[in-house]
Amino acid sequence: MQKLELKNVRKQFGHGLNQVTALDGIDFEARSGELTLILGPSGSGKSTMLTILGNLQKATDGEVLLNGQNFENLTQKQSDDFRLKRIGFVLQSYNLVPYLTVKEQFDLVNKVKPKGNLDKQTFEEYIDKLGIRPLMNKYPGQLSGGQNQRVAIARALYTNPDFILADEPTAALDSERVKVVGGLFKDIAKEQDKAVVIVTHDLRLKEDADRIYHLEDGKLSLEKGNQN
Ligand SMILES: Nc1ncnc2c1ncn2[C@@H]1O[C@H](COP(=O)(O)OP(=O)(O)OP(=O)(O)O)[C@@H](O)[C@H]1O
Repeated sequence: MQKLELKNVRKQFGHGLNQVTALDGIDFEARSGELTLILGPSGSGKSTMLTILGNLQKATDGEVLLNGQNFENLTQKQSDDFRLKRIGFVLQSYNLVPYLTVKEQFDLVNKVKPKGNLDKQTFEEYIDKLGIRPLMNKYPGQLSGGQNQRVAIARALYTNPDFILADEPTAALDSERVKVVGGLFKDIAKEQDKAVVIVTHDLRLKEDADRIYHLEDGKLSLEKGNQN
């Protein structure tokens, strides 16, 4: 059982009159085997929460724990390894390398992380589910927003991470694709025992979620499932 926790996490940006409290005392647990949805309006702190959870930025106060171990106690190498090997990020900006084809995006992952990536059969299965096989020789600049989004999802899954953290992964997708992508995330949580956390405005994903939270004004409330 893999667990990523936020304990009483606060995040503030700026100072004085310009100070913004993006997260205001968040308690949260991402657990293997579950798909968790965090819904909230624009500016409610969703991306901030996800990036703190994935160790991309630090909290102002509070603790982030990986299987009970505080991030603060990780060495730089452990911290980098955690991000590379244990986390799959789907970021809003897709973060694909513009001068590499879709196929080369995966080749690059293999260079940076040669071991532990998806086996060929599972990779092929995801490629087909996400409908990106015909795009393999194209560059990100030649793809639509939805196509880039599906490639970014495949790339995040490719490293076979324990935690999949996705920021608005369906924003550019039509309803049919949302069903497929929601179903894929759900299957990955259930069948492969991964912890999937999705922050989104997209209510179409609700049916796939084990737990649903709302984030508003930096505070989290539970709509469905168990807090602990
Ligand atoms: N680097 C930053 N510097 C200053 N303020 C920031 C920074 N990042 C986020 N904020 C502020 O923190 C608050 C929460 O932002 P965040 O991006 O986490 O919200 P969000 O719910 O993800 O919004 P969206 O759905 O529009 O992406 C906002 O008021 C935002 O302006």
